[in-house]
Amino acid sequence: MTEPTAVALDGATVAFRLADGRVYTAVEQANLAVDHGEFVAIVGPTGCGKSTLLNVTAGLLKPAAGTARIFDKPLNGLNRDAGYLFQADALFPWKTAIDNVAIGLEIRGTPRSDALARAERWLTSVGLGAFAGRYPHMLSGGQRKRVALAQVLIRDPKILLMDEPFGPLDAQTRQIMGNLLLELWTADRKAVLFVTHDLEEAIALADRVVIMSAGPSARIIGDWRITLPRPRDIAEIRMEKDFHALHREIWGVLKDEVMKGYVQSTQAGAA
Ligand SMILES: Nc1ncnc2c1ncn2[C@@H]1O[C@H](COP(=O)(O)OP(=O)(O)OP(=O)(O)O)[C@@H](O)[C@H]1O
Repeated sequence: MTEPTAVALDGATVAFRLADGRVYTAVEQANLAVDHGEFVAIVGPTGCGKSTLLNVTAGLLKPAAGTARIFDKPLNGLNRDAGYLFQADALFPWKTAIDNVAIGLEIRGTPRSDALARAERWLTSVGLGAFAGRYPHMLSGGQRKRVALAQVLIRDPKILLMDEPFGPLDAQTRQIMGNLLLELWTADRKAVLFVTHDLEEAIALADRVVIMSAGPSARIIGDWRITLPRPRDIAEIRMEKDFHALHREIWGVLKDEVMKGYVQSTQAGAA
């Protein structure tokens, strides 16, 4: 039996009512499917609606038109199958690394001793076994990201929604985090929807790269299958000829939208 599609957006249109009463259509008629175990990256110009699409998938926003289905069921309210990793840290500053990871289970009612034992294993998986007792302010940006990743993965979501998760990190740490993510994903394939403005990162990580046009009324204007072999090292794969060919082809479509998005984001009256 084939697995149902993890995420299916069908004609999803998302509009916001602005303070002055106008309606701003951010995303129009988006069709997007993510299969079970598939890694899909969304790339698009600034402000085009990437986070908006992710928020629809998370159940945080309801489309004005169209549908969102998760494993073949209409999404009503929060998407309980999904774990969400944002650009900003979502760690509790007053909790240690291990407590920050364990909390994901404790709020579901897992006894504290079990939650702590599993949190310890997850901290080890993300390379932070020796840092369990540190508070977030005692960790580097990259280490905090690792804790945040463990905090999400310990709940074993079937879908991972990632919104520029490595955005604030330096280039080397981003690559290390990308490889860690691929390693964890390979061990237990979840459906991943990964938002980034970085086309290279998208190609290096994903099975498919989806391109959005500039807003308003942003649309999905391209969908590329990335057939680069796995396992991948995301620093080394960027040196491959096939990587460059894909990059050139996708960038050919993306670059005009990036310029339009930039102009749009600087105009008065834009949302
Ligand atoms: N709650 C809201 N009310 C009004 N407009 C909004 C709201 N949320 C988002 N928008 C607008 O919708 C558009 C899409 O925003 P979104 O955050 O999804 O873009 P993005 O592609 O993720 O941007 P970035 O790459 O800069 O993070 C933007 O023009 C934004 O200003």
